[in-house]
Amino acid sequence: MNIILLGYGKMGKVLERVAISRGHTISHKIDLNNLHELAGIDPATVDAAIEFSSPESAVSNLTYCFEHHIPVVCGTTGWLHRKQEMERLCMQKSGAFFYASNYSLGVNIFFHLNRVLSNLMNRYTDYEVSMEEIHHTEKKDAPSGTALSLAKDIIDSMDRKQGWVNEHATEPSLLSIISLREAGVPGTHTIRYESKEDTIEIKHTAHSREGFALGAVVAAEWIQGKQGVFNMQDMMKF
Ligand SMILES: NC(=O)C1=CN([C@@H]2O[C@H](COP(=O)(O)OP(=O)(O)OC[C@H]3O[C@@H](n4cnc5c(N)ncnc54)[C@H](OP(=O)(O)O)[C@@H]3O)[C@@H](O)[C@H]2O)C=CC1
Ligand SMILES: O=C(O)C1=N[C@H](C(=O)O)C[C@H](O)C1
Repeated sequence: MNIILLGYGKMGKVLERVAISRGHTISHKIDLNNLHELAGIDPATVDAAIEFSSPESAVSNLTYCFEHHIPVVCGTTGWLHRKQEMERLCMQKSGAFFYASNYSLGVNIFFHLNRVLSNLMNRYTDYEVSMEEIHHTEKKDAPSGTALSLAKDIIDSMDRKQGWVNEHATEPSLLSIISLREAGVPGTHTIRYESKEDTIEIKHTAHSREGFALGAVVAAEWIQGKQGVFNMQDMMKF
């Protein structure tokens, strides 16, 4: 495949390495300082765009892809209040749009575990549920996109939770999400159920960015020839 990278920061560099190792070519690496190069790209020569940029850039990059009929895999977090708008634009332009808040296989298994556990814990009302996420200090958004996906599944399955706050909750109907920032941490998410008697914890620790990049490149391969809006559950079939 011929791939363009929209965003060439920490993830862009790992994506480049993983894509090349799987036999793909990176024809353009677009960053804030060479955005003007987008205008010179012939869309007919591009099989997919992989978009890992910033919360402020995702919408314009996705719009560019839909307008130019380039299938796009997006991993940028912190812009999801506009996701439905982008899904509508994709459908209107008969495009292909793949989005995941986390592309790693391990986190997607963890998402499944979280759904099973939160469904089970719904009936054990003595347990208080909370979440903690730790990321590197350059991260722009909080809570992480992964934490928001986990929180949605908890809130959907637990009658005693109606929303979340990015601090220690004082209101029992709100889920606490604590965001910590520590140098060099690729991404750690912990969900904790605590009662007076004991604590149950599930935790995912990313050791590097390789897993995120591999999932995104595989998604770009998978989306070829497809039209519509897709996510990891579509690709992984669970
Ligand atoms: N879904 C997933 O699995 C994962 C998602 N992410 C998400 O991906 C995003 C990027 O992460 P990361 O690589 O660590 O961040 P970085 O800040 O290291 O890289 C982002 C890059 O995008 C560039 N950029 C800014 N605006 C534009 C634009 N309009 N077009 C193209 N490029 C632009 C930035 O340039 P400049 O430096 O000049 O501003 C920067 O080089 C974040 O939102 C993060 O949360 C990260 C890991 C996994
Ligand atoms: O910014 C990051 O680095 C990451 N962002 C994603 C998120 O917000 O969940 C995925 C991963 O945790 C790394």
